[in-house]
Order: sequence, then C-alpha cells, then structure tokens
Amino acid sequence: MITLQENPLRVGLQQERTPEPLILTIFGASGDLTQRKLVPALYQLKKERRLPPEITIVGVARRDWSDDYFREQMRQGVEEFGGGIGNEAVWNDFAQGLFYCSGNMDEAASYEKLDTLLSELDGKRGTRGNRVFYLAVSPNFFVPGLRNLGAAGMLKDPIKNRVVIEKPFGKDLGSAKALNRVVQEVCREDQVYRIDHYLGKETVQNILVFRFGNAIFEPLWNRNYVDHIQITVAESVGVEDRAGYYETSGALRDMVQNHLMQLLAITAMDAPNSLDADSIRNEKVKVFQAMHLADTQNLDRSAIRGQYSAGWMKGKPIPGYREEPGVKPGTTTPTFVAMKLMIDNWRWKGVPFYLRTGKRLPKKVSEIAIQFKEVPLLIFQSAAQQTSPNILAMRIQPNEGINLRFEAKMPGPDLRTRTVDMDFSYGSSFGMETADAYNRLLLDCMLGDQTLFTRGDEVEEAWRVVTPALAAWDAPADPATIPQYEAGTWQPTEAEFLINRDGRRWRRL
Ligand SMILES: NC(=O)C1=CN([C@@H]2O[C@H](COP(=O)(O)OP(=O)(O)OC[C@H]3O[C@@H](n4cnc5c(N)ncnc54)[C@H](OP(=O)(O)O)[C@@H]3O)[C@@H](O)[C@H]2O)C=CC1
Ligand SMILES: O=C1O[C@H](COP(=O)(O)O)[C@@H](O)[C@H](O)[C@H]1O
Repeated sequence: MITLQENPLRVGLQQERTPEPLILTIFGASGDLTQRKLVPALYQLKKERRLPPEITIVGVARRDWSDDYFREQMRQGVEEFGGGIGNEAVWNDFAQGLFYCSGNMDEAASYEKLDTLLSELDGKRGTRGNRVFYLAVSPNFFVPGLRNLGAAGMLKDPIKNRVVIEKPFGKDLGSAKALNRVVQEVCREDQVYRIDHYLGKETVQNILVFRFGNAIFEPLWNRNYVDHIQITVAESVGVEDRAGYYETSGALRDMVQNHLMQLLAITAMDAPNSLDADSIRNEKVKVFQAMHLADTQNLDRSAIRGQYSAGWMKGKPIPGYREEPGVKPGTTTPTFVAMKLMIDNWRWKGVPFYLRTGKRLPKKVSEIAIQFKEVPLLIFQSAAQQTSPNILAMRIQPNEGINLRFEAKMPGPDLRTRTVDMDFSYGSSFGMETADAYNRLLLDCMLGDQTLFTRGDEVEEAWRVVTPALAAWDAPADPATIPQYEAGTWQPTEAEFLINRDGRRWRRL
C-alpha cells in the first residue's frame, strides 16, 4: 500500500497552508473537548491534506489509558461528532500518529516523563522539536500547567514551542491578570494562543469582510443611523454532563465574557490598518476600554441572570437546572444572562448593545442584529400602517448568512408597504458547509498565525466590563431570588423588562 508520505502525487494535492512537522500535546485528552471537537477537527484537516504527514498527537490525562485505547476513543469521537472516518487508510495513517501519556498536571514528574516521550517521538516521527501544548483542561490547571511546562524547559524555544490556552481565561479580572503574569514569566506573548472558538467561525470572520470589504455599510455603522444592536447566542442543550465545570462558571464566565464580548468587539470596532494580529487586537481593545454596563448604579437595569426550570422541549420533559446531576439543589449559578452595554466613543455614544445567552432556550441560534433608526417622517399616510425599522441580521449559526429587512411596496393600485427580506446564505451561495471553528484555529496555531486568538490586555478588559455583575452574582444569594425561565422558553420576564423599558423588544428568532 502506498502511504501518503510515499505517494508522489501528494505534493501536488497538498493545500498551500501546511504547517511544519510537529507534535501537538493535548492536556485533557480524555475530556469532552478533545473527543468532541479537537481530534475530529484534526482528522478533518488530515483528510483535507492540510497537515504534514509527520503530524503527531500526544494525549495527556490522569487515567491509565494505552495508546490503543486512546486511538479507539478518538475514533469514536470522529465517528460520532466529526462526520465519520471516510477512508480507512487515512484513518490508519492518522491513528499511527496518536499516542497517550498518563500524567497529572500538578506533578513535575509527569512533565519529565512527557518530555522524554516527546524527544523519542521527535526521533521516530521526524517532528524536529516543534511542539504545541494545548491546555484543554479546567481553568484551575492553567497556572500549574504553564509553570510546570516552563520549569521543565518545554517552552524555552520561542520559535518551536507554543501553548494554547482554552477559555475561560481565568475566573475574574484578578485571576486573568495573575494568569497573564505567569504567561509572561514562562514564555513570550507570540508563543501564546488564547483560544475563543467563536473567532474561528466563518461567519464571525465574515463580519470583518462584510464591514471592511464593502464601501456601502460602513457609513451607516454608527450612532447616526443605528438605533441599537442585539446579540443572541441561544443554546437548546442544557448543562449535559458538565455540571462540575459549569457550576464554577455559569453563563457569564462560560459565554458572555468571551464569546459574546468577542462578537460585540468585532461588530463595534473601527477598521484596523491591516489584518495582522496586533492591528485587529488593538482595535478590539479600544472598544472594550470604552465599554461599560449601561447603569453602573443599578445592576438590575444592566444585567439579568436566570436559571432554567423544568419544562418541555420537542415533546419531552426537561429537568430544571437545579435537578441536573451534579448540580447543587440551591445553586445560584446562572444558565442565562442578558445585558445592556454602552460604548462611550464617537461612533457608538448613546447606542445600547443588548446581549443575551442561555441554555435550554427553544433553539440553537446565534446572531448579531443591527437595528437602524426609523425614517424621520412617514409619508405613506394612506397606507394606514406602520413601517418597520431596517434590520441587518448576521446569522452566526445555523443557516449561516446575512439578512437585510426593509420595506417594499406591495403590488397593486394602493400604496401599501410590507417588510421583505434580502437574504445571503453561505450554503446556497458557496455550495459548501462552513468548517468547524476548531479546524481553522488549530491550523492557524500550527502555522503561527495569532490573528484569531485573543491578547492578554483584551481578555483583561473584557473581564473588567463584566466585573460589576460578577461581583454581585458571586455573593451569596437566596436561591428564591434567581429569576427562572421554563426550559424551552426564551428568557425570564426580568430580561424582557431590561429591553422593554427602553421601548424595544428582543427579536423573535
Ligand atoms: N467541552 C466543550 O464543548 C468546550 C470546552 N471548552 C473548554 O475546554 C476545557 C476542557 O473542557 P472539557 O473537555 O469540557 O472538560 P472535561 O471535564 O470533559 O475534561 C477535563 C480533562 O482534564 C483532565 N484532567 C483533570 N484533572 C487533571 C489533572 N490533574 N491532570 C491531568 N489531567 C487532568 C481529565 O482527565 P482525567 O480525569 O483522566 O485526568 C479530562 O481529560 C475547559 O477550559 C472548557 O472551558 C471550551 C469550549 C467548548
Ligand atoms: O465555549 C462553549 O461553547 C459552547 C457553545 O459553542 P457552539 O460553537 O456550539 O455555539 C457551549 O455549549 C459551552 O457551554 C461553552 O463552554
């Protein structure tokens, strides 16, 4: 059998962006993220011939697995979550590059053992000392992981050694600062890849192209024309089997501080001078620096939390959050957050940004909707009807695309108007499905491109913005005071008031 390595056609078939041979070490190899997202994404890249043939993946976790068992587990992940194995020969080639090393991230001896294995594999697989370490573990392990990697000399080569840090980056502003200090102690900023997988989504990247690759939208993209902006990231799933993590996190840390803040920053930032990583990050930092909760004196007018209670979805009974396995019955951890934020700069002064995210909402849908101001004078009096404001909705998922809602004349002798849609859909325009965000981000990291990763100061600013809500919600509270919403409904009524009191309402999605 001809392997990919020996196949003389391989070079011609390879895509342009192929990383150097390397070993990717994943800490948290037996966890949900590795099996559901990381390895399926790596295998997809392999199938697309975007990885070098020498690619080697080493999984690290405490449980005592063999290489073969690790390979089986990863195969199951690809079958269940990655669209299947496809060509068995490609899988076999990929699987031969999978290795497992049991170890405890808190113990220095585990890093010595790992370093020995990596050196052996360098020799066997020709990976030339290029190493990426991916911290796919709970945030509690970021500091010990970085310190131990540093102490073992595994990050000492700034060109060959990189580290990927999952979100949430810390648990508040103080811990994010402390984590950034540890990062600075053990390596250089250009070795660090703080991942936020929303930045890897095609549609999120398309916001940049839409805004800065077209001349017609940017003149409208400001306080003179925009009434308000709504960002929704709704999930239909519940906490699943992640209660251990989620109970210490909740929706504010799990989703708002990172994913929603990044969506907001990309929507609100000024045009960068170029597409290089720092130009984009500089613009995002400026937006965060000007951002604050709408009413800093009265939190209830700026931030609402909620928890799903028992309900029905797709005809099935759904337990409430407090009844989920591993969740404390009197927990106050939010599974829903709505916020009203303001950005005090020339572009956005006075324009509210309403954010909402939650689990067990009626469907999985994420979008950014720009609602424009009403026309100054309604001249279609005879129509005896109101026109609706223009809305530009950028759909992040599913049915990725962009929709513009505007008024049109209805056919016929009377001058009657109706709201219509102009729709762009990725699927029908490009005839292909968008790739998973992790494919793009893993590849970028292996190629050394930090553009779609966040920088230390940016993450700290995002924590600063949510600090008043964190401080209030981390304080002990009577569980009876936490707003509830039935599983399968959109939000607690308190979140309706947040926007309704401004004479606006949440979009129906
Ligand atoms: N799951 C998801 O969809 C997403 C997750 N993330 C982030 O990814 C990270 C991991 O999440 P997830 O995979 O869900 O978590 P899991 O709880 O599923 O996995 C945690 C992993 O850490 C390992 N681990 C725990 N303690 C140690 C230790 N002392 N030494 C070595 N390994 C250890 C566990 O293995 P063992 O018990 O064998 O040691 C396990 O492999 C988190 O930061 C999360 O925020 C980000 C986006 C999405
Ligand atoms: O980071 C996380 O994201 C997922 C949602 O990601 P998506 O790509 O499916 O929209 C969320 O379920 C999880 O709680 C969170 O940790």
